[in-house]
Amino acid sequence: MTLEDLGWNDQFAKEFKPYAKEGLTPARLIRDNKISYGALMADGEEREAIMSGKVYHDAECDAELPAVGDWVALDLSPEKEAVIRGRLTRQSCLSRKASGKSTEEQVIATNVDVVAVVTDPGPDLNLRRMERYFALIGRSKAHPVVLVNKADLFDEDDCREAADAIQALNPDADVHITSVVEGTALEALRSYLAPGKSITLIGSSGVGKSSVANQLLGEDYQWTDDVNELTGKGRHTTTARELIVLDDGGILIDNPGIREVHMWTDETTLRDRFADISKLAEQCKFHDCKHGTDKGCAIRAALERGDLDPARFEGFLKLDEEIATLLANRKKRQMTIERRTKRDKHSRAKKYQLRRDIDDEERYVK
Ligand SMILES: Nc1nc2c(ncn2[C@@H]2O[C@H](COP(=O)(O)OP(=O)(O)OP(=O)(O)O)[C@@H](O)[C@H]2O)c(=O)[nH]1
Ligand SMILES: [Zn+2]
Repeated sequence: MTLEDLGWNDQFAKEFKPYAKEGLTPARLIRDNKISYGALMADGEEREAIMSGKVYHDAECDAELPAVGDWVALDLSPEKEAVIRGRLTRQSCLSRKASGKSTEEQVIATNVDVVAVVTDPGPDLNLRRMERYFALIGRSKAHPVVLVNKADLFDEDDCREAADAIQALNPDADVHITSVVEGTALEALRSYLAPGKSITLIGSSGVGKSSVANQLLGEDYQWTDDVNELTGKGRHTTTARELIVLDDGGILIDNPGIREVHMWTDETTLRDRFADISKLAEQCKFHDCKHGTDKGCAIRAALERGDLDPARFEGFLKLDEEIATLLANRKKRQMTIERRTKRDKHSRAKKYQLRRDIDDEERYVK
């Protein structure tokens, strides 16, 4: 394996020069163990690495901490854990704004070249959600690809129609009609997988992400363990690689954050869907207008003018209910995530304390 197989390029090389002078080694982070990271080097060897106190300190927010996909400068001199002395500028970054009031950015994976959204042309297809995905990918600077999958189960015309509608949302996206069982999904993805190119798959549950990933891996490779809803255990085990270099060239990235993309996308999508009606409601005469028989109702006026589709209005009235259902269904999952975030924060603090102790010791030695 070479650095290029791992995604190294001229830009990284240039930025790395000062680190090389210090005798540091380039490595790519392939897993996040919370206490430490897994770092892969050119020789294919993986080292456990921890952040230096400086890297931790220089990060102004969590998003600036090293993440899976990052290129880092490793100090290999410590016998046990290697030390991350610096992080190279991200050439792309898949991230989300954390839910709730927090506006903090949550990094999902970095230096991803292609994000492939998998959907089916039927029940899963939701153009609003697709817009959200495109927004996320656009922000990341990765190339957007869509697989309209399970084509073997649907009418050819329906597949075409779905693909056209998706394409209309984003002229930059490559939209493919595929089937995992017929091998065309694998074919489509392969066309993006040159050595060093990193790809990740997002989309709803059951659309075929794991199936096509397994075909890429050429075996039933277990990426991440299923999370146990009760204990929250099972993820971030040291065995779970989040970045895998494929035998035929190319890199597949998958981790719990990527797995969760569809969940928060769905909620935002739901709220977004009626943004125009919410705006209209602001023009109602009474702020507590029920949009029924109230005087001066802007929504009813729009309905009467034919500017507003009655079916959409019905949907708007059910929005709160729908969101409540969505949230209820997700509550268990959410609790697991929160628990994990708490645990992560604790680990980070511990990790930092650990580093500071080591740094202090080093200072005394000098
Ligand atoms: N007929 C047909 N079935 C497919 C295709 N792709 C996936 N499936 C089936 O759909 C089901 C779900 O596929 P998965 O690969 O587990 O879906 P996923 O997107 O990974 O789902 P999560 O792991 O829940 O996120 C499996 O039974 C697959 O065999 C396809 O192209 N055609
Ligand atoms: Zn009204």
